[in-house]
Amino acid sequence: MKPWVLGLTGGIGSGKSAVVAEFAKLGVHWVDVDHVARWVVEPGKPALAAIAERFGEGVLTPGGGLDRTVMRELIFQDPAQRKWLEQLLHPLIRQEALAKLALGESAYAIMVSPLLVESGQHRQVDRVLVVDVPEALQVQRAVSRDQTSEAQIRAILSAQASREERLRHADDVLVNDRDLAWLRQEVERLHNFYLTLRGGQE
Ligand SMILES: CC(C)(COP(=O)(O)OP(=O)(O)OC[C@H]1O[C@@H](n2cnc3c(N)ncnc32)[C@H](O)[C@@H]1O)[C@@H](O)C(=O)NCCC(=O)NCCS
Ligand SMILES: Nc1ncnc2c1ncn2[C@@H]1O[C@H](COP(=O)(O)OP(=O)(O)OP(=O)(O)O)[C@@H](O)[C@H]1O
Repeated sequence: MKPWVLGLTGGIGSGKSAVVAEFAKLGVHWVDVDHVARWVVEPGKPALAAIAERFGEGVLTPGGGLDRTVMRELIFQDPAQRKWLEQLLHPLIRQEALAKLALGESAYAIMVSPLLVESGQHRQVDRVLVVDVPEALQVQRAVSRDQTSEAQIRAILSAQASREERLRHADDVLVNDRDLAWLRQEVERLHNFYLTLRGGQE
């Protein structure tokens, strides 16, 4: 049976992974499209061969995997290359993510996607939860998590929807500008609300 799906989105470093980890502790089935995006380019998969053909062997690690740092630099400084990669990967990612969502047995399932609004997938989920933080905090958290430059994070940010655009499509908003204890409390509140919406169905 098709699950009732909550789309969980937010820009880079907004806290989507931290939020979904709390939902997971409450027993909610979830799929993160960033994880699916890694599986579809594993060594031996056709998508990885297509990427190497277009960009050259320089995008592969000595072990034959995708060199994600090289790829990050390539695609966030060239919108045409990013579009090419998205057109290759997004249909594969969507198909895999839907298959994995269907495997859960909780009252609802969560699809974590940084590009839910950008890809139009907000129209295919039952409800949209946006994790929202002020941009300065988002950049600060992403820089310290990824040990990367602020310029690199800002390049990624500019490839994503603006905060306002994302919030326009939100049914619910979790403002993640406080500590992790606050985040946990907010997740519990939202979870109880979603259970009520689902009429207590397990
Ligand atoms: C460029 C890649 C190899 C960089 O890998 P890396 O391990 O450094 O980052 P990771 O995949 O964990 O992504 C980190 C964050 O970058 C942002 N991001 C990734 N891809 C995109 C994109 N196409 N557009 C805008 N932001 C993106 C998201 O906020 C994401 O959460 C990778 O992000 C990728 O394959 N992107 C293309 C696939 C895609 O669009 N994924 C986004 C979800 S469908
Ligand atoms: N409330 C919070 N207090 C302190 N640190 C936080 C909080 N929420 C998230 N963080 C930290 O901020 C960083 C970014 O959070 P997280 O990785 O969950 O973001 P994300 O939205 O999943 O990012 P991406 O789009 O890159 O996958 C992480 O190091 C995380 O531990």
